Amino acid sequence: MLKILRESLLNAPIVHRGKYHYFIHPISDGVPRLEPELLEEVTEHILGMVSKDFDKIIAIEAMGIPLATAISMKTGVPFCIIRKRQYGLEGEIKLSQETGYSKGELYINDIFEGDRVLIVDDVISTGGTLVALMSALEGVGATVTDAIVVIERGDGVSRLKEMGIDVKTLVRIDVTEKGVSIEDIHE
Ligand SMILES: O=P(O)(O)OC[C@H]1O[C@H](OP(=O)(O)OP(=O)(O)O)[C@H](O)[C@@H]1O
Ligand code: HPA
Repeated sequence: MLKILRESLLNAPIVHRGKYHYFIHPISDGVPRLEPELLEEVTEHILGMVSKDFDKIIAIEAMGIPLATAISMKTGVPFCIIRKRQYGLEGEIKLSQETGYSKGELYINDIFEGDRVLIVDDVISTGGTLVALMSALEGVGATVTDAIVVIERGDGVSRLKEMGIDVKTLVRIDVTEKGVSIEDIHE
């Protein structure tokens, strides 16, 4: 299972973003090209791991979007994108996002009290993005039915666990300047 994901990760090139070893992969970058077979493998696997009682899918710009699109088309549930752009609509919520290599703002629109949301994203690393998003959703009064991320590296998942938040992932990797190694993969 997850054969295409496994092999593509082992072949991922590494570049430096400051001190951060950044792997480049179709799921996390759209580079090299994202083959439909990989997207199908990953999204089918996600649907086997989450409960089905969500009424909105939330994706974080940019690389949560292909995952959310595929899941939306398979389930008939709409998706909302947490954008890096401000719209200024009433009720818009601003989040500060900090990752291992970047800082910026994210904006939530069209999520309300009582919504049951599935969060999907491509990578979790420091967990900074999901910590900020989860606390904003709690403030709104939305229920997160599952938070699922394809690729896990670093200590983000354990950081969220200490806060009482479970994040599911398909694969855990280690990244050095030599490349990616697989520490654990969901079967
Ligand atoms: O766990 P963290 O350290 O917060 O890192 C994870 C975030 O980093 C990436 O986002 P990025 O801003 O690079 O966006 P992209 O999807 O446009 O590549 C990824 O898509 C996550 O949202
Ligand atoms: O190393 C990475 N590669 C791609 N996307 C990412 N998002 C956080 N870390 C990474």
